[in-house]
Amino acid sequence: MSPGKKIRIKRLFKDGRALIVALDHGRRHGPIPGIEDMASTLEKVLEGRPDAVMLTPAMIQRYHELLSNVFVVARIDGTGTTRSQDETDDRLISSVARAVYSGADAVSVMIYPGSRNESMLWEKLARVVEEAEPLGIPVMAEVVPKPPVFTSVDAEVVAYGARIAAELGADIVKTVYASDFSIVTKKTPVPVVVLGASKAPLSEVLSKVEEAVKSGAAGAAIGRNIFQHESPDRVVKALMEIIHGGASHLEVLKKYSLS
Ligand SMILES: O=C(CO)COP(=O)(O)O
Repeated sequence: MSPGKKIRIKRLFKDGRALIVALDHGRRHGPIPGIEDMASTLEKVLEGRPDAVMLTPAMIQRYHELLSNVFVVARIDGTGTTRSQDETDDRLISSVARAVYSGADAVSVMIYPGSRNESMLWEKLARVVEEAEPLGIPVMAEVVPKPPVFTSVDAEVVAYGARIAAELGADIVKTVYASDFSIVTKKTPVPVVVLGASKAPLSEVLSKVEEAVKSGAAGAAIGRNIFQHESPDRVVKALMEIIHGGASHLEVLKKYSLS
């Protein structure tokens, strides 16, 4: 691995773990609640001092003045939207070089194993890995198994996709949580972070992250359950204590008066 990648991965996973706040939803969902005004959302999220945020390159450029003290992941695909005919047809919206020009410290692309577009998506990952290598930029693969092949998801299915992503050169895998998650972390030779989901009771989200970390996950990438909460900064602080301090979800719910 290049020194650049090594340095950047260590900056993200300082103690081996990280919380990435995902704020890239606009490119797929449009202006959903919580991200209508990105500057104020970013300010609230950053008050909690997360390890990283994730945005599209164009949004990094627009809001760069707020981003000098946080690791920035660029989401560099996004042609598959929630209203497009096939959201798994998710192609690049930026080169790695343009993401770096914008201020990115790492890049991320989506993979939907089992979908009709699977081959195109794996090729996208391989090409991004190739472009990122000489720039020393880590690549995160977001692996979300989908029909028609995967109509349900368990740890073996998640491990299948996560392992292929690592074999193709992903430096970090972001994927869905499944029970027995240690099956995924043991079979994937790179850090694995769990992704969030649509808004759910906070105790469920925090307990999922607690379980994932206990099963060897290197942290989490959470969006809506942070920025759609009335106090994003307190949710970030609670997640940081679970991820870095080994706190339980019950402890942090009480400590930060969260519900
Ligand atoms: O990483 C994510 C989107 O890029 C996760 O976001 P959610 O937590 O809102 O599902």
